[in-house]
Amino acid sequence: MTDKEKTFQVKDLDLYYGTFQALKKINIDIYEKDITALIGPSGCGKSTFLRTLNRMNDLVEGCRIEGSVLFDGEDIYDKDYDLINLRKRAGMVFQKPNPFPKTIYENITYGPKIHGEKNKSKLDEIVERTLREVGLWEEVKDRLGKSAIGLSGGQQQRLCIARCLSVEPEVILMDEPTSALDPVATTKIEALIQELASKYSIIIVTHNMQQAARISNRTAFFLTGEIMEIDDTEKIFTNPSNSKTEEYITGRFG
Ligand SMILES: Nc1ncnc2c1ncn2[C@@H]1O[C@H](COP(=O)(O)OP(=O)(O)OP(=O)(O)O)[C@@H](O)[C@H]1O
Repeated sequence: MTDKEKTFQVKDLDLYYGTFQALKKINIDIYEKDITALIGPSGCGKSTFLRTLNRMNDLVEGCRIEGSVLFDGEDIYDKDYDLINLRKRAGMVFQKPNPFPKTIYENITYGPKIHGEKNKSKLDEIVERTLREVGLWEEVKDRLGKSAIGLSGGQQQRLCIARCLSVEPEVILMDEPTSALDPVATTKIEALIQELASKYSIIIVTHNMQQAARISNRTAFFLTGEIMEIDDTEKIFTNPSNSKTEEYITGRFG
């Protein structure tokens, strides 16, 4: 059990792409400053679920949901909910590092500028703070005016995390953030994720069960659009309650 605050409370969430139901009666609470891993075989709805938490699915034509997603107690699917603020509070990091084809400095200041920050010394501060937070400052402080595309894959992903942090989110949604990276870059990002969990709630989709076991403290196992089991990560990987979870984590399918 945990005495942490609930960041998200998802209740009876169904999601349809046209007539296809991709999520079925999802019920899950996500706690502040936890690292929650979403695992399960390909196509079971992990990314779809992640995207419901900052309404990225709104961009998909024919996508509709039923049920509710409460963020800090407020339903984000309410028609009056402030979407721009939602995307600021719940930032996203994708599978493939996707820096803008702009300078390192501009990548980080893009979000704060959109949210109205114009003061150059404030922007400088944000750049240094976030690059330090992701452990990239020493590596790039002399080339802030150079293109972000010149960075290595692992550096690009850390830059994308810094870009996400630049608008001071509360939650970071990560969709397989290391799957395009080599083992060394992966290790660095995993360590970074664990550090970030002291300040942010993190929800991470991963295909890599060792990764889920290494870095998360709660794990949800998805199968064909349903959550089969959610529990402390240690319990899921040592003594799962559901036989399907056991079959999956022992590699019998997926
Ligand atoms: N935009 C879309 N339109 C229609 N169907 C979609 C769309 N996006 C996903 N789906 C379908 O919804 C189901 C869940 O997909 P989703 O990408 O969420 O699964 P996943 O568990 O994240 O898979 P993977 O691990 O392979 O990334 C799949 O059957 C997929 O084909």
